[in-house]
Amino acid sequence: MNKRQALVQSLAVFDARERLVDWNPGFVEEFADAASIVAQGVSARDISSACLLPERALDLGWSLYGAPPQRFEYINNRRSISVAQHLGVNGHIFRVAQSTHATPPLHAGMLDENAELLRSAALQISAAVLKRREQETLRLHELALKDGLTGIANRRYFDEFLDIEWQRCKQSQLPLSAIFIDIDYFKAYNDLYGHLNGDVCLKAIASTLKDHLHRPGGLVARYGGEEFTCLLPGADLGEATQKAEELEQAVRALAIPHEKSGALPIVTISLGVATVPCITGSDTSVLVKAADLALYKAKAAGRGCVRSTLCTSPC
Ligand SMILES: Nc1nc2c(ncn2[C@@H]2O[C@H](COP(=O)(O)OP(=O)(O)OP(=O)(O)O)[C@@H](O)[C@H]2O)c(=O)[nH]1
Repeated sequence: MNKRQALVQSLAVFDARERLVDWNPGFVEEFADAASIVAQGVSARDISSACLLPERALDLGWSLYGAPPQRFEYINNRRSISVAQHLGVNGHIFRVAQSTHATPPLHAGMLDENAELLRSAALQISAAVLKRREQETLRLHELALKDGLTGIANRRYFDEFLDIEWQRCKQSQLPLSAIFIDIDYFKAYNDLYGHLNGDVCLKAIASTLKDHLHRPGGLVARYGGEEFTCLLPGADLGEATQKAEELEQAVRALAIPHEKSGALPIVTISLGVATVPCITGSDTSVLVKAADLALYKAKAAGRGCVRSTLCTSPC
């Protein structure tokens, strides 16, 4: 144990609303009377009320009396404890308690040195706590936006992305294009080769689409089932149609056998492209509906092909 760890005997972090965010075993030990309620989100006031000893209630007194007090000392269980509280980023309050009895300062200079060490340890720990929580939030957010099977973005991500890009293209007066993609005769594929092979096929197509999108700011997502979608901010109808044709060829080049396909003896995709050349309104579903209709036309035209449409009415 290094000097800093030894100094910090009890550490707790409260958020700006004085709710417990993180704590160490020393904190649970120190507030043993309230140990059963120590949990994330519990207020300092509740912990304070659960304490039998008045000094402890005083210790968490900022929840009752406003701003955190300056460094102070109290005798608790015949131990002398020095408590320091610091305000950190986002209004977080770091409460650090140190037993002064166990390590009595030899002279005033040493007390100052300890105080500084204590403070920097608290800030370091609090920064680590915050970073860990931010990373966890980010990880959960990513998980919620990723398709579990293929690892590409899911429909929720696509919807969020569409909202953002719609606004961005509207402001910069850029066109916005979408490509809707559907695997042909995929039910027959599953029936013939089995659902697990169907999953392998979906993954192969997802990664091919992703690898071939090659467009800064573009997105490929799994829209649901055997449907995928691409969003191409800034692409006009010609560029988006060309990209759709490239994607169609790339999937064809995989040459995944499909003996029951009504198009070719390999897996093919149908693609519908739609472009809003100049966004004026706020209804993003216009683009989705138009791309879906173009996809329907590609299916009707025999599958394994691209159909495109320009959204001309104001949207
Ligand atoms: N293996 C597998 N199959 C899926 C998954 N999600 C959807 N499917 C299958 O995709 C098939 C889609 O079938 P349909 O909507 O009838 O379309 P299709 O057979 O591709 O026919 P067309 O689109 O008209 O060419 C269904 O059999 C679904 O079970 C999945 O995650 N894994």
